[in-house]
Formats: sequence, C-alpha cells, structure tokens
Amino acid sequence: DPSDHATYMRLALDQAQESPPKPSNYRVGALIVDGNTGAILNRGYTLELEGNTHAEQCCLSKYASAHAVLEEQVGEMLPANTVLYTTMEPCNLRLSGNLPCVDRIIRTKGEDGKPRIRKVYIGVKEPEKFVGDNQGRKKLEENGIEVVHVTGFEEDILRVATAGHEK
Ligand SMILES: Nc1nc(=O)c(N)c(NC[C@H](O)[C@H](O)[C@H](O)COP(=O)(O)O)[nH]1
Ligand SMILES: [Zn+2]
Repeated sequence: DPSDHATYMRLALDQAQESPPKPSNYRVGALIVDGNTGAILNRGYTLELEGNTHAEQCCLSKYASAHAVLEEQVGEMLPANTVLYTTMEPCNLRLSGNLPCVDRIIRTKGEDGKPRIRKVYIGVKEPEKFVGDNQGRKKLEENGIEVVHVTGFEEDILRVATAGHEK
C-alpha cells in the first residue's frame, strides 16, 4: 500500500541494520518504491556495494545493474512516479568528496527532464557531526522533489546510524 509510510521506513531501518559499523559515516538504509503500486523496486544499505557507498546510492546502482544500464542512466528505467525512503536525509556533501546522493537523486531524469524520483521520505535529518547543516532537503525541494519526514523512528534510526561511532 503506497501510503503505508511507516512500513516502508521500518524496512529501510532493517536495511540500515545490515550496514558494517564505521566511525566516519552513518549506517543508513533505503528503499525505492513504485509510488503508484507500492511495489518495492530495490533496497540497500551503507557500504553494501564495494567502495565507500551510501544506502541511497546502492539502491540506485543495484536497480541500474538489474536493468543493464549505468547508475547515471537509471532514471530512464525507473517508473515515472518513484519514491525513495531513506532512514537519513540524503547527503549534499560528503567528506570523501564522492558524488552526493542528492545529485544522484536529481539526475534520475526521464524524457520530460524531471526527476523520476518524485518524493523522498526521510526518517531523520542528518546530524551536524560531519558536515554541519545538511542542505540536502532544500536542494531536493529546489528541484521539485517533495521531502517528507516520517516521524516515530528517530531514536532507533540514530542509534543504528551511529553504532560505529566511539562512545
Ligand atoms: N544519507 C546518508 N546515507 C548514507 O549511507 C550515509 N553513510 C550518510 N552519511 C552522511 C555523512 O555526512 C557522510 O558519510 C560523511 O560526510 C563521510 O562521507 P563519506 O560517507 O565517507 O563519503 N548519509
Ligand atoms: Zn549519500
């Protein structure tokens, strides 16, 4: 059911639990869902794919591979109304210098030049520990992508996200 946001966020949190703890990032989980049918298109977690990968990046990269295109072309293969659930707000700056997930989300453009990912549901805003105030939400909204905070999971999400940080 495409409106059952809590269920999808819970599944994204399940993904985050799979991520190997690391002091220099957060353990995040994400799903991409068909906004019309509610079908789960793919899921992922931080560091699932080799390299210093983010949860949202893994979702898009896995979906692209499953459809025999490169991640930068994934927009062509996504349903026109795709939504992303991520336990943490997509990054807009990464200390590693890798391409931020906000840019990966915005470039999922179809022929009409609009992002196929129409909505991003987040469990928490990114804490300020690594990059100060994350401008991810604002940049997504500036590109016509709606950002919705699914409440109720903040404590669990942050406990999982920071499990690799020294106490
Ligand atoms: N939304 C989100 N999904 C993730 O999978 C993940 N790991 C982060 N984490 C955000 C944090 O700001 C960056 O992890 C640090 O800035 C270090 O950057 P790298 O991850 O090494 O590129 N945020
Ligand atoms: Zn990211």
